[in-house]
Amino acid sequence: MPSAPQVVALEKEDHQRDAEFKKVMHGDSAKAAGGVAALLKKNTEAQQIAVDEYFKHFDNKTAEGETQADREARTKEYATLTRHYYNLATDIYEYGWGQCFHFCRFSPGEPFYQAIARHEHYLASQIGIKKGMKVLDVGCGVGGPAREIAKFTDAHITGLNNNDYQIDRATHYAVRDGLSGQLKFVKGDFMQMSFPDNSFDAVYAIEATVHAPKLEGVYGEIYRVLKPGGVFGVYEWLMTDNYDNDNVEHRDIRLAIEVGNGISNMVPISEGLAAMKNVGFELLHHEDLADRNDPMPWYWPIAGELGYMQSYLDFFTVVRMTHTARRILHGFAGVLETVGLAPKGTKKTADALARGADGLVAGAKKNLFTPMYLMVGKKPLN
Ligand SMILES: CC(C)=CCC[C@@H](C)[C@H]1CC[C@H]2C3=C(CC[C@]12C)[C@@]1(C)CC[C@H](O)C[C@@H]1CC3
Repeated sequence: MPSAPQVVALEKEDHQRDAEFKKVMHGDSAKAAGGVAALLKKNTEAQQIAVDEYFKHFDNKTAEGETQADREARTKEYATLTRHYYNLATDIYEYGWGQCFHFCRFSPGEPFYQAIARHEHYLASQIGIKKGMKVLDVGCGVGGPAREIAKFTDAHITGLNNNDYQIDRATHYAVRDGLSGQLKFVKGDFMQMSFPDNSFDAVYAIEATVHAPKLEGVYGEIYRVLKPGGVFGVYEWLMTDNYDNDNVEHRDIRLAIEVGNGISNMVPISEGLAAMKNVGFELLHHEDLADRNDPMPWYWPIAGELGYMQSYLDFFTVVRMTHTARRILHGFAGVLETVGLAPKGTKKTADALARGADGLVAGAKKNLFTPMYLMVGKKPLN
């Protein structure tokens, strides 16, 4: 792997600037019924800023020509990069995948959304979330997993998120589902949390901490805000030990995953494990859940392998992820942009997501990448 920066400077937070940007770009689209309805209500000029800010890190960059300086420029602006990625991608995610922004394992006979929920229940049970506990969800997206885990455990969950639009969307859904008493969503950078030391009984992160410029930074903050004796569980995106950074094909796959998924610096499993230990966690369990030899691979929906469908209703969810549907829909997005009905950059974002999806599938098939490296760590009592 390219050597990760030893010390990462934190980006200066400006919540007022971000709230104002959100207001201009997204207006009141957070209250729209679905991803497509929300997508068509953006402010074009603001969206162009988000497109420029995000893609300046990736346009004209190739795996062959990648330099340490490129990666450092990305990690230096980790928070802006991730915030704008989600300004652009959130509605497309909701349209194409739903409100739980993560992968999962699949079991025979299990419909898509049931498998997604089971993956969340599994993590909740691994870290022992119980009724009345105060729990932190790090990088909560639009709150899909927090809503499910709140219902499953009766715990109180705080979702932390760096993207104001996702917070509005999460709050909107919590109110809709009558869960406002159990859920709250807070704006902030997970590398510099505003919570006091020792304030949560348990913490979880589902495929979110990969956006950190350095895992030790975010895990260190999680350790600080967790009560002594409390447990942290994470599904981490990591490159496996088979990844060879001297191999251009491997680098190309890694870069496709990074550009398509708003990632500044993806690292290998060894670095994830070292980060957990270095910040002080007692590692209770770690395992690559993608390695369980399940009858259906985790990536089948984004590979468009419809033969793995377990319910006819899943067809309507998964068909839009096939290459043909993506081509048609992304082409249509281009037409809508040209006639001014969709904001500029919609097609470019959707195409980057599709490139990312192809990278994820290639990475998985070559056993170079996992989106579900489970690590469970305990903060010692003293
Ligand atoms: C970015 C991180 C850390 C996690 C998100 C995981 C997944 C929810 C996304 C990863 C790739 C995404 C794609 C889509 C939806 C959300 C993901 C599966 C689409 C299927 C949305 C519809 C577009 O037309 C194609 C996208 C491909 C990638």
